[in-house]
Amino acid sequence: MLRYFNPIGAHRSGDIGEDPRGVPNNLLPYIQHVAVGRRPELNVYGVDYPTRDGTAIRDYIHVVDLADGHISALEKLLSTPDIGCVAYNLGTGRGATVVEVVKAFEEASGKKIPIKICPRRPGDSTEVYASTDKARDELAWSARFGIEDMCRDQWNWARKNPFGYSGGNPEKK
Ligand SMILES: O=c1ccn([C@@H]2O[C@H](COP(=O)(O)OP(=O)(O)O[C@H]3O[C@H](CO)[C@@H](O)[C@H](O)[C@H]3O)[C@@H](O)[C@H]2O)c(=O)[nH]1
Repeated sequence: MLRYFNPIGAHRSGDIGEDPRGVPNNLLPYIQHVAVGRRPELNVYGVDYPTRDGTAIRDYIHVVDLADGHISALEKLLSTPDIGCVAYNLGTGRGATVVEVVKAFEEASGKKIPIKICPRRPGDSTEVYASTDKARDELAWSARFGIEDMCRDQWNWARKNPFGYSGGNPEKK
């Protein structure tokens, strides 16, 4: 069983990435839409969390690291008879705040991401990050990429495909 933390980023080529339908729910797809001009600003849900800058913390992991984690898990599965069901965390073990992610994306893209401060989103946790020891020790897998790499690759995908796989603007009638 693989527990995903917050997968973001895109393939290095910029040809494979996330393309949610409608209004994105997740942070990075939303930032991406703002960066390419599809939405005017990012709603930041909560600036009163007990964290270093008041915004919530998540463990963002590069989607390519996540894919590599699957390969390591399959190797483990195939080489371990009767392994049964074992849970592994696929995360980096490091958390970033919403503000830190916005800044990293602005650096990577050279675009300003206007923000609007909003109340907390119901159900959101203050801080979520992985314990990574078990995956490192038993799968010989650890995440390699940092938040800068994730934002660089996500921006490369976004600037090459501002309207995702459709090519055109799906919101334009
Ligand atoms: O437009 C946005 C979107 C997100 N956030 C914040 O950014 C952080 C990350 O949000 P998101 O990308 O939605 O990830 P999670 O909050 O970790 O939510 C994931 O994990 C939840 C369970 O923990 C699931 O319920 C969700 O479906 C899944 O997306 C959170 O603090 C959000 O409040 C914003 O400020 N603005």
